[in-house]
Amino acid sequence: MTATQETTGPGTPEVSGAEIVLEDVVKRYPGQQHAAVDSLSLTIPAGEIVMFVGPSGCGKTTSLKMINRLIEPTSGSIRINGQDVRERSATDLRRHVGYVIQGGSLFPHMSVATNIAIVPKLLGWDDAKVTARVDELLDLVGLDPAKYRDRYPRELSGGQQQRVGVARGLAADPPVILMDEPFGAVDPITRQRLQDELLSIQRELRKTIVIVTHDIDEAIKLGDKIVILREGAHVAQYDTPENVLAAPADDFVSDFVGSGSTLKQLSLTRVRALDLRTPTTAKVGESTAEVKARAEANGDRAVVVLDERGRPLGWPWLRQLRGDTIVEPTEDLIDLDEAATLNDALDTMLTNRHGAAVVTGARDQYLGVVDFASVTEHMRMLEEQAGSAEQ
Ligand SMILES: Nc1ncnc2c1ncn2[C@@H]1O[C@H](COP(=O)(O)OP(=O)(O)OP(=O)(O)O)[C@@H](O)[C@H]1O
Repeated sequence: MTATQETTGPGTPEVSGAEIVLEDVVKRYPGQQHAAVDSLSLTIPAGEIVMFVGPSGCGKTTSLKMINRLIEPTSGSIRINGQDVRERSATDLRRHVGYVIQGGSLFPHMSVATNIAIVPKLLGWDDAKVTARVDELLDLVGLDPAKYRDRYPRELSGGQQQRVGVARGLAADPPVILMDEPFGAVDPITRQRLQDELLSIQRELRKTIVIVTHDIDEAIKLGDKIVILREGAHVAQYDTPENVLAAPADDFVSDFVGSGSTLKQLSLTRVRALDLRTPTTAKVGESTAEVKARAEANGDRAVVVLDERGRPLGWPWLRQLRGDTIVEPTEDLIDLDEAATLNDALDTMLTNRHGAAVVTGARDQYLGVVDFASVTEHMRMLEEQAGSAEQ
């Protein structure tokens, strides 16, 4: 049985990604004394997220762009699913490799739908198929198609533009997605949400995703594996986030990973690993009196309101429930994806009146609530484990 089959249980989607193999890849820019990328060899497994991190100028972007031939290597080979990228036509590469960059880099004079449809149109898909695909992707990245497909980039927030950028990268359903600092241009809360959404999308799609970032916390959070590069794209360490934190290969890596590694441990645990509380829920349109009675019987002072598709809309206190039936809450709910880290969970809880956060799974389905008590309990367990490991 292969590793891929082992992880493919019922309910786990098949890997749709492709393996990428870089072998002795060199890039020397004209006039450069040292090569920007000096003999990089690396295997990126199918269906995994691999993060490229390292100091500025170490060759991350150059390495990434050689995979889709935006930059031609000086020597060496790059193979996707066994086939050398130099043997592929430009159209073939576009179909197999999606590309997402900071800010989404949308064309300002094109609508959201036209931006997303660029590659499918180049590939000659018919109009009906393109339209269906655009709507499917908007839904996947959490934007209501009816509301957003005809908007222009300037009518979107930074986070929404980035979501459209991700949708565009996924448009032709490529097995490989390359992302260069994809979440660098947005505020921290939006960045956390976009990261969570990417993890949620990846649970469904299982692509091979290579991401360049300068942010080690982002690398720890998103990566199945992290490549830490030093100047000339020399690999300092290539391992899982757990191993990089627990056993940095050398001083360069430990300096790069930085202090506060106990706190970083909180980035290794996902919210889904905790026991979630399940407070009373209510559906829009239900009788307010019945919902209140149910909540009081459960000892709850607030209820999570869900829409008809089971997505959370708000978390009002009972005293805020007025009128005969439950209506859609007006306040924006900041929820957490189950793939969010405990670090993110703490951030979200600190800004929440309930001192807890609503957790969602695939396609924003409501799962329950995480609170301080469960995070503290988990931290206590980590400390106990660390203590017993030292004895
Ligand atoms: N077009 C170019 N011509 C000449 N030198 C270049 C070119 N592009 C990049 N370089 C040099 O190659 C080296 C690697 O650059 P690259 O952009 O790949 O690094 P990086 O790790 O992505 O950096 P950053 O994190 O700052 O974006 C740097 O020394 C850079 O100055």
